[in-house]
Amino acid sequence: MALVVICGQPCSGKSTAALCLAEALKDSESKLNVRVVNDASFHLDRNQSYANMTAEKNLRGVLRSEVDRSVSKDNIIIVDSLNSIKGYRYELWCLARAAGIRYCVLFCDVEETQCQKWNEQRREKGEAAYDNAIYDDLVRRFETPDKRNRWDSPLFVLWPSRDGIHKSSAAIVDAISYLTKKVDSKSRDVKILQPTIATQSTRFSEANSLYELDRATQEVINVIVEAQSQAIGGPINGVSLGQDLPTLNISRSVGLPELRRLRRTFIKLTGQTSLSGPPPPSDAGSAKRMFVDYLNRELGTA
Ligand SMILES: Nc1ncnc2c1ncn2[C@@H]1O[C@H](COP(=O)(O)OP(=O)(O)OP(=O)(O)O)[C@@H](O)[C@H]1O
Repeated sequence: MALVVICGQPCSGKSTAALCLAEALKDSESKLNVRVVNDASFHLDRNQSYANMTAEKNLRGVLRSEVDRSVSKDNIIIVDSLNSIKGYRYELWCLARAAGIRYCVLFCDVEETQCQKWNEQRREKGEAAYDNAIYDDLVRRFETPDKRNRWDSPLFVLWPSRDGIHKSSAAIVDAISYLTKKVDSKSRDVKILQPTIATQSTRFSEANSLYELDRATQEVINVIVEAQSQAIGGPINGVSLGQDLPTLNISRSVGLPELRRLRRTFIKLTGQTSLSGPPPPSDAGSAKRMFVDYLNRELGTA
């Protein structure tokens, strides 16, 4: 039915918010089946889980697999973890899309100094707190959600230090309204994600590839638009996208709608070929190379 991604700085009230939302959803008239998936579900120690990149990747992998197994049209899964990397939130969004369910992000927006105080208080109470070095590193690497990104939208923002966290907090009320709203063909404000060929493909389940593909192809489109504006409608030849990448050679002026259409087709094709052919591009460089080759074939002079 839905996937809710909680995100925020370390010790910003995420678990409190997740619990509050889960209880409010269970209390709602719809008698919903709600489950919180968090680091504690796997009995993982927070300092060990974020001690180095390998441990952190493992934690994300374990959570992602659990979300993948759990999401369905009948339940609401709340992922309570830092979820601080936008590429990771994109992966979770892809899981929701593959399942054809609703998705939203609940962000605990707390100033770093306050989170630090709460972390200190935890330590003083003898509770498990983040070590200072790990805490600082996590704060530095936090990527604030941006509602303009599909994977950060809709975005509900809580301010735990200013307002506390209650069932009546505006963000909790708005999230519940979004998650429980009955949808019909006229509903425009609630988005049920639709699976695409790419998200159905098993080889594409490594959603990081999709993220790279999405971003890299968009960057290529941006370069073309910029180059075309400088060429004032003329052909663009030999436009470079960076070292070791083929150059763009486009024989005519191409509008944004056509470029978008080609990009969509390319992403679909890459998803389809990945079922039987070579794996999809797993890094930005190879994604760009494949897309430029495709565009030069479709729009070039050759
Ligand atoms: N609004 C608040 N007022 C006072 N203290 C709060 C508030 N929100 C959270 N805290 C305190 O902050 C600490 C962290 O809360 P919580 O476990 O919900 O955060 P978290 O973001 O899930 O932490 P972690 O990053 O470790 O998962 C708790 O000790 C809690 O008492």
